[in-house]
Amino acid sequence: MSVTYLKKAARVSTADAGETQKIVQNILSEIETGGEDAALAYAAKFDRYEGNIVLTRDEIDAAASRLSQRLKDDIRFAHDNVRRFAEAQKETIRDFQTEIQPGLVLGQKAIPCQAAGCYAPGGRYSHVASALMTVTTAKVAGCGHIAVCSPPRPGAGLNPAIVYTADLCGADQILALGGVQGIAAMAFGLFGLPKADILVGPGNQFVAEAKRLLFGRVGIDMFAGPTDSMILADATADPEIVAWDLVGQAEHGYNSPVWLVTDHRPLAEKVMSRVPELIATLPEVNASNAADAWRDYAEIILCDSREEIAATADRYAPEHLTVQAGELDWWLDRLACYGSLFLGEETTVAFGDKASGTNHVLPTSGAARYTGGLSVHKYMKLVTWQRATREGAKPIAEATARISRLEGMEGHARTADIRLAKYFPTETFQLDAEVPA
Ligand SMILES: NC(=O)C1=CN([C@@H]2O[C@H](COP(=O)(O)OP(=O)(O)OC[C@H]3O[C@@H](n4cnc5c(N)ncnc54)[C@H](O)[C@@H]3O)[C@@H](O)[C@H]2O)C=CC1
Ligand SMILES: O=C(O)[C@@H](O)CS(=O)(=O)O
Ligand SMILES: [Zn+2]
Repeated sequence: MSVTYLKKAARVSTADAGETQKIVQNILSEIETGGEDAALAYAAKFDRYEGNIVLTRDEIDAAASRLSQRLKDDIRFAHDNVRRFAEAQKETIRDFQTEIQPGLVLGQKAIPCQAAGCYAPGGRYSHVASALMTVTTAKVAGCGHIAVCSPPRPGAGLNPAIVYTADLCGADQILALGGVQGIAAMAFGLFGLPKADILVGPGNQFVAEAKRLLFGRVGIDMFAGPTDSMILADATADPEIVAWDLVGQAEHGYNSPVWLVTDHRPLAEKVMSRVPELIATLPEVNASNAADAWRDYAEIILCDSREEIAATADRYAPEHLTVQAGELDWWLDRLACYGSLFLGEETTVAFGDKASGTNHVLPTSGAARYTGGLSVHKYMKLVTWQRATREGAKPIAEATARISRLEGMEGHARTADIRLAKYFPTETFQLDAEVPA
């Protein structure tokens, strides 16, 4: 088994994580102390925006009136798919109760978080689809209040399509506030928002770090930072489509890695020479993002076998994983670490990003080793409950008293003792700890 890098990344996307952490911690502290004024100062500094923050109903309606009917129809089409997939997901979580032993009933209940804070990025591109993904899932989950923050454009405010989408999907409040200041406003409850119970949504390294630092005080969906994408391809793959699919995701930003893993050297070489040509055909900003990402972060990896390709994919744990190879069921069965999987040439990451219905808020930077992407489940607290009859409580109380004493937790033991004494006054129990030899 051998893995050959035909192209190796000069940088890894976590390289400046320490510096980002310092910057973000500082901004969060200032906003926590300085409140709305500090948040407004950062909006002016980073986004050159001094307009209204919380959109009024008139502003929301005015945004909708600026969109064409075709765009609204497209957003509604995508919303319908995302909503129906989220509803199907919700069906997979159920409340239940079970009599685990006679007289002792245990249960599980799924309770939605009350206040959800959704972030829709908007620095480089206007991520309309992120508003769709975050707000729709929060609504289906049943969150009581849904806030959306997104960065305003200098002097112009929010992109009207983001406003229309957030409103359509069920947002209660929409704020023209981006970056760390937007995340802070939702977490700390500024501008009339309730303090968020959970913060969700993707964003650049500053947004992702702000969520990470706030985690604990508030729930988060996951670390969803700069996008990364991997394609697994064999000799059956179409090099032109593989090349476009890499370029399509590299345009996200200068720090968005794309990786090709293949066992077919001619495909690798063809793709490697074709990508720069395709990047050159993009509009200027997109081309510049993709060219930087390709130069610094992209890799092309040659493997000996499909098993080795799959093992490489699991090691990287990419956010998006595409397979353009034979026997798609083998790959579906074998692959274990990815945010979302795209099987076959007939689908592609952009479909999932915008309209097919799976969520596009996904784990990045290897977080797919331990979590999936945004789903209804992320907003739901799976809590448990129990109830017992006196007879049902008896063996539990005996075991509890003895285990607690063994641990040295006498107070715990007494809460069991007192029940046994009250419910079974004529019986004697052996409740001493048996200290291990
Ligand atoms: N993982 C996922 O599921 C997804 C990830 N993404 C990622 O989201 C990101 C979007 O990034 P952007 O376009 O930048 O939009 P963004 O909305 O995440 O960030 C823009 C904000 O960054 C802040 N900012 C800019 N420079 C700063 C600095 N030097 N210090 C502190 N704050 C600063 C500003 O406040 C601005 O409002 C991309 O990296 C993209 O790959 C996008 C969609 C889905
Ligand atoms: O990381 C992602 O999921 C993004 O690719 C989604 S989007 O293309 O920015 O909508
Ligand atoms: Zn994308």
